[in-house]
Amino acid sequence: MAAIETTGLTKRYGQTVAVDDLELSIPEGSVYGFLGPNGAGKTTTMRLLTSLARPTEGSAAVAGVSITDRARLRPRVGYLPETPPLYERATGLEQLEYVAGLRDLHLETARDRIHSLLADLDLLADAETLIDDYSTGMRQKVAFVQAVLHDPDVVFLDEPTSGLDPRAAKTIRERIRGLADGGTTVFLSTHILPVVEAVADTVGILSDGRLVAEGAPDALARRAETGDDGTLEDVFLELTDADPIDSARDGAGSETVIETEEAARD
Ligand SMILES: Nc1ncnc2c1ncn2[C@@H]1O[C@H](COP(=O)(O)OP(=O)(O)OP(=O)(O)O)[C@@H](O)[C@H]1O
Repeated sequence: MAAIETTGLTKRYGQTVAVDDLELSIPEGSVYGFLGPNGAGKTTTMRLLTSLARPTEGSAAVAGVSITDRARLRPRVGYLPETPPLYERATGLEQLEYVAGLRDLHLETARDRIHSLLADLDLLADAETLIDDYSTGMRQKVAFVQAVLHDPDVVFLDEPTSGLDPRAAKTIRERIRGLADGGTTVFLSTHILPVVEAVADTVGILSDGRLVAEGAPDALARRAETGDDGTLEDVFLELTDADPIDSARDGAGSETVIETEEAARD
């Protein structure tokens, strides 16, 4: 069973088509890197898949649960939004125990898990410091723990390493890989292409709400017009800046790159 399956998923805001007929099938235990320029529809997609927004058309299931069934979906998914909600006047530990309570987790079990996640992320020594006094990286780490505290089947991460120094970013990258190796499916939206290259099994490129390419990072990079030494950045710029349909036509070659139906049809 796919961890994330969408069929014709579409979200319109007035005249704006934020997500346009999206078809995804993402296997369990994989990391899916979701790339796209500003305004491409990445956040909207994640809000749809976590049932924070309702689709205009189409359907989707996450961990086998329809996104229309919010009560059943909620315990199965975790979401780290780009600006995570944190209480400045709580300590990291208080914040996480509060979230554990909201999720109806058994307190003793939750405490053990919080302890081990904070230790993993090198944050244990600061667990009792006020979030107000945390650096950007420390906040991001607490928010990351918050998103995975209940051991979700699928976790959605929006720019989890933005604003982090290289060491903190590396720690988060390792945790992302660790989650997937433990069977959790990670849906990772970021502008930082090396992060995707390092951790994603599959990359999807979104442009104007449409999935314009999908494949393994190295296969996508090989498809760049620059030839064999192309990078993910080359293909990203081609597909999102230039007409994606022209790029799809010119860039044929890699057997593992699946062009989306629209791109292939045109
Ligand atoms: N609540 C809303 N009301 C109206 N328009 C919206 C709303 N949310 C998103 N949009 C529009 O939908 C489109 C996609 O936005 P979205 O935030 O999903 O893009 P994004 O890829 O996450 O961008 P970024 O990388 O800048 O975060 C944009 O044109 C945006 O203005």
